[in-house]
Amino acid sequence: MAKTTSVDLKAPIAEKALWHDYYEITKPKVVALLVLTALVGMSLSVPGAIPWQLLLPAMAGIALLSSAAAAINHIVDEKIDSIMGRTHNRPMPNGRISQRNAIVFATVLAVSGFVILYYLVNPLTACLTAAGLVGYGFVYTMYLKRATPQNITIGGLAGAIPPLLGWTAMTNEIHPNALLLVLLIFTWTPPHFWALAIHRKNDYAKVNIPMLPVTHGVSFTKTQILLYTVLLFVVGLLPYLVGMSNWLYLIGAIVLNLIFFIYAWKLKFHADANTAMDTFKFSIIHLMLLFVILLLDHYLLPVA
Ligand code: HEM
Ligand SMILES: CC(C)=CCC/C(C)=C/CC/C(C)=C/COP(=O)(O)OP(=O)(O)O
Repeated sequence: MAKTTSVDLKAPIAEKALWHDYYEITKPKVVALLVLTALVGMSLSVPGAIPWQLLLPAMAGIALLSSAAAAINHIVDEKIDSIMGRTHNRPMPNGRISQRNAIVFATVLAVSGFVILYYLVNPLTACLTAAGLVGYGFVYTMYLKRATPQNITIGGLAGAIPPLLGWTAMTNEIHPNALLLVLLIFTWTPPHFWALAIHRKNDYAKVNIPMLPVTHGVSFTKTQILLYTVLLFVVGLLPYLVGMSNWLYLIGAIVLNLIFFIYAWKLKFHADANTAMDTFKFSIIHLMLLFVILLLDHYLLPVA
């Protein structure tokens, strides 16, 4: 008798794709947060108001290339997405968007984003953003994700780069303060993702993706999450210590990073069934608030 799996039971529906399906493969909420971090990079790079002639094309170009990268991730991962519980209903595994249409869609987004940045912003920002797309869409998704449990530690660089993109969009130079903002997101990414990976460990094991909880166990991953929140606490002090931000940011960073640490502590030592997902959800609110506070601090309390 033929072996039946849950995947066989979920045959592709092959309905006509709606605009919402195309929207979904751009990972809109992730892109929204990425663009917010880019906006903060733009704001902190110049003392006064951001010139809208640069602001609008920079935001549009970064959003388009990030969306293209997300669509490439959906194209490359169609097979494993069809097997994992969290992702099996996505538009590609479900047959609502074909590989060909998704490739055309991603190409249109990527080319238009690159052209906007190249001609209306500057070539440096266009090339760095394209590097972000290659880093996430190809290096992380095609190679790192399948190759090493440190996949997201290294691949996280692509997702961390938007504040630098915002900064270079305004100034056309790579400033150390912009790299500090990149470091902030780079350090935040492992606890963000590993909390979800703990919750979805069986999904990743099923498709042979070597995520840390699968290869090194849940207990080890929880220790790593806790240690990264300590590292994040220290990195979070740097914008104040180098004189980039003021006391409002300092207080916000200390409070948010302390709460993140408490979530990680609970996850390590007193977890219940919801703690991993609660930590993951908090990580998103944490990063959003941290960057909003950076913005408020910059405009309300300009550093002398
Ligand atoms: C390599 C680095 C990263 C990995 C592996 C990662 C992984 C993930 C995963 C697996 C999800 C769940 C998606 C879903 O439920 O379909 C997620 C959600 C999310 N991530 Fe990340 N992430 C990374 C970096 C980032 C960065 C840099 C940001 C923003 C600055 C970000 C923002 C978000 C947001 C906003 C969500 C919620 C999306 C939603 O609810 O639709 N992530 N992340
Ligand atoms: C600046 C630029 C152009 C960069 C692109 C950055 C970008 C879109 C980062 C997204 C990071 C992310 C959600 C990774 C999850 O991928 P996954 O495959 O591990 O998760 P999944 O299983 O939910 O698809």
